[in-house]
Amino acid sequence: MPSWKFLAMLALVLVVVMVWYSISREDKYFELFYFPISEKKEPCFQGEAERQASKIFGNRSREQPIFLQLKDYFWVKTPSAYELPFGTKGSEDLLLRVLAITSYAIPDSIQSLECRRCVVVGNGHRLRNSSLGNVINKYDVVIRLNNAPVTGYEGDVGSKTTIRLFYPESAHFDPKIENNPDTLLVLVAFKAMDFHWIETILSDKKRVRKGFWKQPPLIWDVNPKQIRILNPFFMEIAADKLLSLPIQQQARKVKQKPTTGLLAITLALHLCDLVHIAGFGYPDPYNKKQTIHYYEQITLKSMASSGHNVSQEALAIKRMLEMGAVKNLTYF
Ligand SMILES: CC(=O)N[C@H]1[C@H]([C@H](O)[C@H](O)CO)O[C@](OP(=O)(O)OC[C@H]2O[C@@H](n3ccc(N)nc3=O)[C@H](O)[C@@H]2O)(C(=O)O)C[C@@H]1O
Ligand SMILES: CC(=O)N[C@@H]1[C@@H](O)[C@H](O[C@@H]2O[C@H](CO)[C@H](O)[C@H](O)[C@H]2O)[C@@H](CO)O[C@H]1O
Repeated sequence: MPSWKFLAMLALVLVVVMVWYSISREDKYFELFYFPISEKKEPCFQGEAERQASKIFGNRSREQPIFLQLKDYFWVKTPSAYELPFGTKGSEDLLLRVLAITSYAIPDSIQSLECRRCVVVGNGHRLRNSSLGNVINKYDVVIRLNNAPVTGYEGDVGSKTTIRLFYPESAHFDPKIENNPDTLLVLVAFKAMDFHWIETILSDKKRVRKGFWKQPPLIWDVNPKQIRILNPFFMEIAADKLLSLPIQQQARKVKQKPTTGLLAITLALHLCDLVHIAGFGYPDPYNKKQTIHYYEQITLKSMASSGHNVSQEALAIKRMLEMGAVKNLTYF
């Protein structure tokens, strides 16, 4: 047999094997970062998320309250190593005034659950036309972010909101729209002014307009019982353990910080027993026209001065998906 024929056969076999291998690899890759929705409820194991969280964040987080409590700033002055957004150093007096008029309790509806199934809904464009609404509504705890809407998008993102993380500049002007009557509105404080803002709103004191990068609401019709203050410890560990950001040097001028979504995943791993995510993932940086949200037409350019490293965050999320700490309802 002429050797060229043999070589051609060999090459063909090789190509077939290579194509098959790459397809099967891709499948595996896809399976890992995309989690097809099943009709059955995912089995929930008590303490599972906490076990996973301790592998990533260490055991120090076990003693930390999810929300800040008055007793830790009134009777004792809990010391903090860092300033906002990673700690409360220097903002204690303002914080004390806010804690005196808000609550820190985890609601009975969450507390009484045998196993807490949570989903963190990111604001990403991947939710558009996902038809995940019914799936999202079935979780015990649905965590949403900033001013992301549900009205008009129920089919893709659901309508249940158990917890919403926000800061003054990201607060929806009407907190009654896009939330449920019992939604917990959880303030993520980045600067002392954020505490001052919520205090003036809740106590109807004179509003301060300066000190924000975008005008926050001046009138905000909300029940103080729904407000919680997120423990900045979660921002610290998200920055340190997920992104390896230098927290100490950052004090005063914060350059790099986790996105609110990454913070919410960190929180969920401490609050829940099972954590799923949806709507996470930014376009590639060269994809300048791709819109980033499921609800508005803006691109990555809008985030230029945000102080987020989205490629580093993608690696952190991939790591959590690979180790099985979280599962993804959309692709990644
Ligand atoms: C201009 C600007 O500052 N944009 C920031 C906006 C803005 O302040 C609010 O939307 C309020 O209008 O907020 C941010 O984020 P944003 O509100 O866009 O999105 C919430 C979280 O969803 C995840 N996300 C979003 C889009 C996308 N394509 N992929 C994603 O994974 C991210 O984890 C993100 O945190 C924020 O708070 O983190 C981060 C953005 O940088
Ligand atoms: C020093 C200062 O105010 N910087 C502002 C950033 O905090 C802000 O980023 C935004 O800050 C928020 C906290 O206030 C969140 O971290 C959000 O994810 C992030 O995008 C950008 C937005 O375009 O504007 C700068 O002037």
